[in-house]
Amino acid sequence: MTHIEAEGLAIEFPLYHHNARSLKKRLLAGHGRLKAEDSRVVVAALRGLSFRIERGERVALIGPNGAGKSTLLRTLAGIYEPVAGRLILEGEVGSLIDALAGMDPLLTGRENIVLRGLYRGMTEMAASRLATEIVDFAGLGEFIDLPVRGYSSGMGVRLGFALATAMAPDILLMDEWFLAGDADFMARAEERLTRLVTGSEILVIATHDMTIVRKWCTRVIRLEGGAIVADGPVAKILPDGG
Ligand SMILES: Nc1ncnc2c1ncn2[C@@H]1O[C@H](COP(=O)(O)OP(=O)(O)OP(=O)(O)O)[C@@H](O)[C@H]1O
Repeated sequence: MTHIEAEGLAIEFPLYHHNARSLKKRLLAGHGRLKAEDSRVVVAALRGLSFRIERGERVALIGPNGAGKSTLLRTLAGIYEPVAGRLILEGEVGSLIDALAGMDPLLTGRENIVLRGLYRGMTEMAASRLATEIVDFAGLGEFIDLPVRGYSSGMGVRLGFALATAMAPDILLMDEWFLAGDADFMARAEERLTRLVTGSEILVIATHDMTIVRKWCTRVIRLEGGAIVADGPVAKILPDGG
Protein backbone atom coordinates (compact mmCIF):
# COMPACT_ATOMS: atom_id res chain seq x y z
CA MET A 1 0.00 0.00 0.00
CA THR A 2 1.32 3.44 -0.96
CA HIS A 3 2.79 5.33 1.98
CA ILE A 4 5.79 7.34 3.21
CA GLU A 5 7.46 6.73 6.52
CA ALA A 6 10.32 8.73 8.02
CA GLU A 7 11.97 8.18 11.35
CA GLY A 8 14.69 10.40 12.75
CA LEU A 9 15.48 11.68 9.25
CA ALA A 10 18.53 13.96 9.17
CA ILE A 11 20.19 15.80 6.30
CA GLU A 12 23.42 17.78 6.57
CA PHE A 13 25.28 19.88 4.05
CA PRO A 14 29.02 20.31 4.49
CA LEU A 15 30.24 23.81 3.70
CA TYR A 16 33.83 24.46 2.83
CA HIS A 17 34.72 28.05 3.38
CA HIS A 18 38.01 29.85 2.84
CA ASN A 19 37.55 31.39 6.24
CA ALA A 20 36.36 28.21 7.95
CA ARG A 21 38.71 28.62 10.93
CA SER A 22 37.35 31.94 12.09
CA LEU A 23 33.81 30.79 11.35
CA LYS A 24 34.45 27.67 13.44
CA LYS A 25 35.64 29.74 16.37
CA ARG A 26 32.44 31.72 16.39
CA LEU A 27 30.34 28.59 16.01
CA LEU A 28 31.99 26.75 18.89
CA ALA A 29 30.00 28.89 21.26
CA GLY A 30 26.82 28.48 19.24
CA HIS A 31 24.00 25.99 19.41
CA GLY A 32 22.19 26.63 16.09
CA ARG A 33 22.03 24.69 12.86
CA LEU A 34 25.66 25.28 11.93
CA LYS A 35 28.13 22.86 13.45
CA ALA A 36 31.88 23.09 13.34
CA GLU A 37 33.56 19.81 12.47
CA ASP A 38 37.23 18.96 11.91
CA SER A 39 37.94 20.70 8.65
CA ARG A 40 34.54 22.03 7.73
CA VAL A 41 31.29 23.63 8.79
CA VAL A 42 28.08 21.64 8.53
CA VAL A 43 24.51 22.94 8.08
CA ALA A 44 21.90 20.71 9.72
CA ALA A 45 19.16 21.15 7.10
CA LEU A 46 16.80 18.51 8.54
CA ARG A 47 17.02 17.50 12.17
CA GLY A 48 15.50 14.15 13.09
CA LEU A 49 12.14 14.30 11.31
CA SER A 50 9.58 11.57 12.02
CA PHE A 51 6.22 11.30 10.24
CA ARG A 52 4.04 8.92 8.29
CA ILE A 53 1.97 9.87 5.25
CA GLU A 54 -0.84 7.54 4.23
CA ARG A 55 -2.53 6.89 0.92
CA GLY A 56 -5.09 9.63 0.16
CA GLU A 57 -3.24 12.39 2.03
CA ARG A 58 -2.21 15.65 0.37
CA VAL A 59 0.45 17.27 2.45
CA ALA A 60 1.68 20.87 2.34
CA LEU A 61 5.19 21.54 3.65
CA ILE A 62 5.20 25.11 4.93
CA GLY A 63 7.57 27.30 6.95
CA PRO A 64 9.85 30.32 6.61
CA ASN A 65 12.80 30.62 4.22
CA GLY A 66 15.45 28.07 5.03
CA ALA A 67 13.08 25.93 7.14
CA GLY A 68 13.95 22.78 5.17
CA LYS A 69 10.94 22.39 2.84
CA SER A 70 12.87 21.94 -0.40
CA THR A 71 15.44 19.77 1.31
CA LEU A 72 12.71 17.44 2.59
CA LEU A 73 11.08 17.30 -0.84
CA ARG A 74 14.39 16.48 -2.47
CA THR A 75 15.17 13.87 0.13
CA LEU A 76 11.82 12.19 -0.56
CA ALA A 77 12.68 12.30 -4.27
CA GLY A 78 15.94 10.46 -3.59
CA ILE A 79 18.13 13.42 -4.59
CA TYR A 80 19.72 13.75 -1.12
CA GLU A 81 20.93 10.87 1.01
CA PRO A 82 20.04 11.11 4.74
CA VAL A 83 22.98 11.09 7.13
CA ALA A 84 20.79 9.48 9.79
CA GLY A 85 17.36 7.98 10.20
CA ARG A 86 15.11 5.80 8.12
CA LEU A 87 13.01 6.63 5.07
CA ILE A 88 10.58 4.32 3.31
CA LEU A 89 8.58 5.26 0.23
CA GLU A 90 6.16 2.59 -0.90
CA GLY A 91 4.89 3.40 -4.40
CA GLU A 92 6.12 4.90 -7.62
CA VAL A 93 7.42 8.43 -7.16
CA GLY A 94 7.02 11.30 -9.62
CA SER A 95 8.49 14.71 -8.99
CA LEU A 96 7.82 18.22 -10.20
CA ILE A 97 10.89 19.71 -8.56
CA ASP A 98 13.41 20.56 -11.26
CA ALA A 99 11.84 21.13 -14.66
CA LEU A 100 14.40 19.25 -16.68
CA ALA A 101 15.35 16.63 -14.06
CA GLY A 102 15.97 13.26 -15.62
CA MET A 103 16.18 14.69 -19.15
CA ASP A 104 19.23 14.41 -21.36
CA PRO A 105 20.19 18.01 -22.25
CA LEU A 106 21.71 16.90 -25.53
CA LEU A 107 18.54 15.22 -26.77
CA THR A 108 15.58 17.10 -28.18
CA GLY A 109 12.36 17.60 -26.22
CA ARG A 110 10.61 14.98 -28.34
CA GLU A 111 13.42 12.43 -27.92
CA ASN A 112 13.37 12.94 -24.16
CA ILE A 113 9.64 12.29 -24.05
CA VAL A 114 9.91 9.06 -26.05
CA LEU A 115 12.83 7.91 -23.90
CA ARG A 116 10.85 8.53 -20.70
CA GLY A 117 7.89 6.57 -22.11
CA LEU A 118 10.13 3.61 -23.01
CA TYR A 119 11.76 3.78 -19.58
CA ARG A 120 8.31 3.56 -18.02
CA GLY A 121 7.71 0.32 -19.94
CA MET A 122 5.69 1.67 -22.89
CA THR A 123 5.90 0.19 -26.36
CA GLU A 124 7.51 2.39 -29.02
CA MET A 125 4.11 3.09 -30.50
CA ALA A 126 2.65 4.14 -27.15
CA ALA A 127 5.71 6.29 -26.43
CA SER A 128 5.40 8.17 -29.71
CA ARG A 129 1.65 8.65 -29.08
CA LEU A 130 2.58 10.07 -25.70
CA ALA A 131 5.08 12.39 -27.40
CA THR A 132 2.41 13.72 -29.75
CA GLU A 133 0.06 14.41 -26.86
CA ILE A 134 2.76 16.16 -24.81
CA VAL A 135 4.05 18.18 -27.76
CA ASP A 136 0.52 19.50 -28.37
CA PHE A 137 0.11 20.50 -24.76
CA ALA A 138 3.56 22.01 -24.22
CA GLY A 139 3.10 24.28 -27.25
CA LEU A 140 6.83 24.69 -27.87
CA GLY A 141 6.52 24.86 -31.65
CA GLU A 142 9.66 23.90 -33.53
CA PHE A 143 11.72 24.03 -30.31
CA ILE A 144 10.42 20.57 -29.48
CA ASP A 145 12.89 19.20 -32.04
CA LEU A 146 15.88 21.10 -30.66
CA PRO A 147 18.11 19.96 -27.76
CA VAL A 148 16.58 20.90 -24.41
CA ARG A 149 19.79 22.57 -23.22
CA GLY A 150 18.86 25.46 -25.51
CA TYR A 151 15.45 26.00 -23.89
CA SER A 152 14.61 29.10 -21.88
CA SER A 153 13.63 28.39 -18.27
CA GLY A 154 9.95 28.96 -19.12
CA MET A 155 10.17 26.46 -21.98
CA GLY A 156 11.81 23.98 -19.62
CA VAL A 157 8.91 24.35 -17.21
CA ARG A 158 6.39 23.78 -20.01
CA LEU A 159 8.07 20.62 -21.18
CA GLY A 160 8.79 19.31 -17.68
CA PHE A 161 5.24 20.05 -16.61
CA ALA A 162 3.68 18.46 -19.68
CA LEU A 163 5.83 15.36 -19.32
CA ALA A 164 5.41 15.00 -15.58
CA THR A 165 1.66 15.48 -15.75
CA ALA A 166 1.20 12.97 -18.55
CA MET A 167 1.49 9.97 -16.23
CA ALA A 168 0.16 10.11 -12.66
CA PRO A 169 2.59 8.51 -10.18
CA ASP A 170 1.51 6.97 -6.85
CA ILE A 171 3.43 9.61 -4.93
CA LEU A 172 3.62 13.11 -6.40
CA LEU A 173 6.28 15.50 -5.04
CA MET A 174 5.90 19.10 -6.12
CA ASP A 175 7.56 22.46 -5.58
CA GLU A 176 5.15 25.38 -5.72
CA TRP A 177 7.02 27.20 -8.45
CA PHE A 178 5.68 24.55 -10.78
CA LEU A 179 2.33 26.24 -10.36
CA ALA A 180 3.75 29.51 -11.66
CA GLY A 181 3.80 29.51 -15.44
CA ASP A 182 2.53 32.33 -17.65
CA ALA A 183 -1.20 33.00 -17.38
CA ASP A 184 -2.13 31.43 -20.69
CA PHE A 185 -0.20 28.27 -19.94
CA MET A 186 -1.56 27.96 -16.41
CA ALA A 187 -5.14 28.28 -17.63
CA ARG A 188 -4.51 25.26 -19.85
CA ALA A 189 -2.50 23.52 -17.13
CA GLU A 190 -5.19 23.70 -14.46
CA GLU A 191 -7.28 20.79 -15.69
CA ARG A 192 -4.23 18.65 -16.28
CA LEU A 193 -2.87 19.41 -12.85
CA THR A 194 -6.17 18.57 -11.21
CA ARG A 195 -6.19 15.23 -13.01
CA LEU A 196 -2.65 14.52 -11.89
CA VAL A 197 -3.19 15.46 -8.26
CA THR A 198 -6.44 13.54 -7.96
CA GLY A 199 -4.93 10.60 -9.84
CA SER A 200 -1.98 10.33 -7.44
CA GLU A 201 -2.41 8.57 -4.12
CA ILE A 202 -0.16 10.91 -2.14
CA LEU A 203 0.74 14.54 -2.83
CA VAL A 204 3.55 16.39 -1.02
CA ILE A 205 3.95 20.05 -2.00
CA ALA A 206 6.37 22.64 -0.62
CA THR A 207 4.76 26.08 -0.63
CA HIS A 208 4.50 29.57 0.87
CA ASP A 209 1.07 30.11 -0.65
CA MET A 210 -1.79 29.39 1.73
CA THR A 211 -4.29 29.56 -1.13
CA ILE A 212 -2.54 26.56 -2.64
CA VAL A 213 -2.61 24.79 0.74
CA ARG A 214 -6.35 25.33 1.14
CA LYS A 215 -7.08 24.38 -2.44
CA TRP A 216 -5.01 21.22 -2.78
CA CYS A 217 -4.10 19.89 0.66
CA THR A 218 -5.64 17.93 3.52
CA ARG A 219 -2.69 18.14 5.92
CA VAL A 220 0.04 20.61 6.84
CA ILE A 221 3.55 19.92 8.12
CA ARG A 222 5.16 23.14 9.34
CA LEU A 223 8.94 23.17 9.45
CA GLU A 224 11.15 25.61 11.29
CA GLY A 225 14.91 25.44 11.58
CA GLY A 226 14.94 21.97 10.02
CA ALA A 227 12.46 20.46 12.50
CA ILE A 228 8.72 19.79 12.49
CA VAL A 229 6.93 22.32 14.71
CA ALA A 230 3.33 21.48 13.74
CA ASP A 231 1.62 18.64 11.91
CA GLY A 232 -2.12 18.19 11.41
CA PRO A 233 -5.23 18.84 9.29
CA VAL A 234 -5.29 22.11 7.33
CA ALA A 235 -8.22 23.47 9.37
CA LYS A 236 -6.34 22.87 12.61
CA ILE A 237 -2.95 24.27 11.58
CA LEU A 238 -4.36 27.25 9.61
CA PRO A 239 -7.62 27.89 11.48
CA ASP A 240 -8.10 31.60 10.82
CA GLY A 241 -7.02 32.25 7.28
CA GLY A 242 -3.32 32.44 8.29
N1 LIG B 1 22.82 22.49 -1.48
C1 LIG B 1 22.95 23.06 -0.28
N2 LIG B 1 24.17 23.29 0.25
C2 LIG B 1 24.31 23.85 1.47
N3 LIG B 1 23.28 24.22 2.25
C3 LIG B 1 22.04 24.03 1.78
C4 LIG B 1 21.81 23.44 0.48
N4 LIG B 1 20.47 23.36 0.28
C5 LIG B 1 19.90 23.88 1.40
N5 LIG B 1 20.84 24.27 2.29
C6 LIG B 1 20.58 24.84 3.63
O1 LIG B 1 19.64 23.99 4.26
C7 LIG B 1 18.66 24.74 4.96
C8 LIG B 1 17.26 24.41 4.45
O2 LIG B 1 17.12 24.92 3.14
P1 LIG B 1 15.85 24.65 2.21
O3 LIG B 1 16.18 25.14 0.84
O4 LIG B 1 15.39 23.26 2.37
O5 LIG B 1 14.75 25.62 2.88
P2 LIG B 1 13.30 26.00 2.37
O6 LIG B 1 12.38 25.83 3.53
O7 LIG B 1 12.96 25.27 1.13
O8 LIG B 1 13.49 27.56 2.08
P3 LIG B 1 12.80 28.55 1.00
O9 LIG B 1 11.43 28.82 1.51
O10 LIG B 1 13.67 29.75 1.11
O11 LIG B 1 12.85 27.90 -0.35
C9 LIG B 1 19.06 26.20 4.79
O12 LIG B 1 19.78 26.59 5.93
C10 LIG B 1 19.94 26.20 3.57
O13 LIG B 1 20.91 27.22 3.68
